[in-house]
Amino acid sequence: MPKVTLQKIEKSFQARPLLCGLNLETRPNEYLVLLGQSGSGKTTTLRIIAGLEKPDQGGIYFDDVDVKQVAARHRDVSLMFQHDGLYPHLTVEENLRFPLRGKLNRAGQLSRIEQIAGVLDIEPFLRRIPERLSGGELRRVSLAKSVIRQASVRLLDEPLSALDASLRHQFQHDLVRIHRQFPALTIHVTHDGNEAMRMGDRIAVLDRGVIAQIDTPENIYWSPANVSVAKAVGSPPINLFRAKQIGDRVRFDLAGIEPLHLPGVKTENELDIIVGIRPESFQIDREAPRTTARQLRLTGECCWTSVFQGMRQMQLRCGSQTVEVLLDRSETVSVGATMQLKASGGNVYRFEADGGNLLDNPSE
Ligand SMILES: Nc1ncnc2c1ncn2[C@@H]1O[C@H](COP(=O)(O)OP(=O)(O)OP(=O)(O)O)[C@@H](O)[C@H]1O
Repeated sequence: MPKVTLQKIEKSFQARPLLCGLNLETRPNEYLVLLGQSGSGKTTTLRIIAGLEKPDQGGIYFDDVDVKQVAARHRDVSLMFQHDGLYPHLTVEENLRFPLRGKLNRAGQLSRIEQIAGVLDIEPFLRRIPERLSGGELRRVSLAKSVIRQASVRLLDEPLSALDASLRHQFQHDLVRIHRQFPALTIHVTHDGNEAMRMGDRIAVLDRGVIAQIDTPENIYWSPANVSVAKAVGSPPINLFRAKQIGDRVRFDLAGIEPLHLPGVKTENELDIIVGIRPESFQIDREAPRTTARQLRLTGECCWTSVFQGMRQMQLRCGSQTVEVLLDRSETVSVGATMQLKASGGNVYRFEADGGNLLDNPSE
């Protein structure tokens, strides 16, 4: 199974740069999620890999073979589109036979359809036309169609979008099952950070025309390379505060957060920084006033609370900013109460205010 390498890809539409020297190197057979905001160029990147779009500059390699001049139909790539991509006048079975024409004889085609239909549970509607299928059934058929040719590179464009929660959950399992039973390099495009965290062996975050970071979900979450990556995953999102680093002291622009000592970043002059704290890194601070300033301490008013995935979720009004907090479910909090929270200095990220790159990695 090939790995795909994109080298310094440039692509503009109507003189507006979209991909700006994008580099990407996959691993063979991995399930890679390409994560980026709407309009960041995810579909364009898939289309460039598939051969449906030409880059203005840059190289495309399958293993070490330059495929830039290879036509889409010769690239051994399948693409599952955002829309279902099925022919409306053909039955499901006829739709599934379509990609196999000229590749397998009739008996081979039927046996392959039977195999995939079994895995994806679509045998009951092989004789129906797409119009007679529900949204979830259509999605499974569409996945079957993209898998049936058993291409070595499988591209999935927002495969879980527009499905309700339970269907999405079910279809997620279908995608994982298909990946295990019919291994191929899979590139799954989404703008949803949670989906990326659940699905990917690795996640590549596309931001401002380049891959800002490619790594395991865990490293993307806990060791983000910059502010954009930190914001791309996590629900509720990471909290970001403007601050200044002077020596090893951090002073916040927000009145509700006390200054703290954070060594590790050397500055002679005052440095504008952005401090990031994940919502789950906070705890309620019930201790007596501290003697050391190595913990971040924040005071605010609880303005909203609910239960989120079994945890106590809360929003704290802190000066002009709303702080997202996830606490243990045993914590009781009431709206309107003034609360003091703490977070270990080891869970505090510091990013450059200018450019957003990570300045140091928290140690805990
Ligand atoms: N053929 C084209 N001609 C002109 N502009 C295009 C073309 N294809 C894409 N674009 C523009 O490029 C930008 C990125 O599009 P693309 O579909 O690659 O983004 P995306 O990250 O997949 O977005 P979404 O998540 O909304 O699908 C958009 O502004 C889109 O309008």
